Amino acid sequence: MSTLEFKNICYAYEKEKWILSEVSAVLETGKIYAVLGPSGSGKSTLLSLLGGLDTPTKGNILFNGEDILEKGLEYHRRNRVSLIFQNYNLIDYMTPLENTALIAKQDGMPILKRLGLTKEEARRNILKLSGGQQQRVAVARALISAASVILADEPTGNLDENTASELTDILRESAHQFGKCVVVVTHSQAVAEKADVVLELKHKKLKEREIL
Ligand SMILES: Nc1ncnc2c1ncn2[C@@H]1O[C@H](COP(=O)(O)OP(=O)(O)OP(=O)(O)O)[C@@H](O)[C@H]1O
Repeated sequence: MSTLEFKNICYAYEKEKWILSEVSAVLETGKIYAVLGPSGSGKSTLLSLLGGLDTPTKGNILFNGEDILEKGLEYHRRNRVSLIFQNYNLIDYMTPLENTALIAKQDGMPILKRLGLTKEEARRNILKLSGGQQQRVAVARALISAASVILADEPTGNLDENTASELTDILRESAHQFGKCVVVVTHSQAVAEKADVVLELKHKKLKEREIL
């Protein structure tokens, strides 16, 4: 089991204007976490810190007990985390299959198919796919990567209810069957209900919500 831990993180984009204050948690592989909270509460900010896109103003982020700064943020980003962000970070002059091929040698078609793309869509240029289809390619890319942590920012945001529910089931499966640590920032109660742990960001603090 691997862990991604953050300890007493504080973060401000501008001097002394704190977005996060003394935020801590331990995230484990094999589990799916939902991070909820009002708009502007700092959820995406927290995700970018966990993904090594930025460093906390104060506090530490540890992977298996070692500060991620020890091996460096680039190492962290390349080897341990896979990001599904709102702009999808896809290479838009390539096809879905070419995008998954950049991440792993294995054939991307089974996972793209599982996520509802046809063979024809998998061979179409990214820009000729709908927003929801692009989102599913971004998820396929994360699932195919060897990284043990998947960080997803509103992965169901562009999807209808059924597709959103299927995608959440796939993320859950990635945690429970494939041992990933999945962290999903969401406004969706339906996604939160499928998470093992629900964390709520409010007033710069993170609290674990009890699951009934
Ligand atoms: N690059 C930036 N520079 C300055 N302030 C920023 C920057 N990025 C975000 N912020 C501010 O930081 C706060 C937290 O933003 P963040 O995107 O983390 O919130 P969020 O909880 O993910 O919001 P949402 O649910 O609306 O996506 C907001 O007040 C936002 O305006």
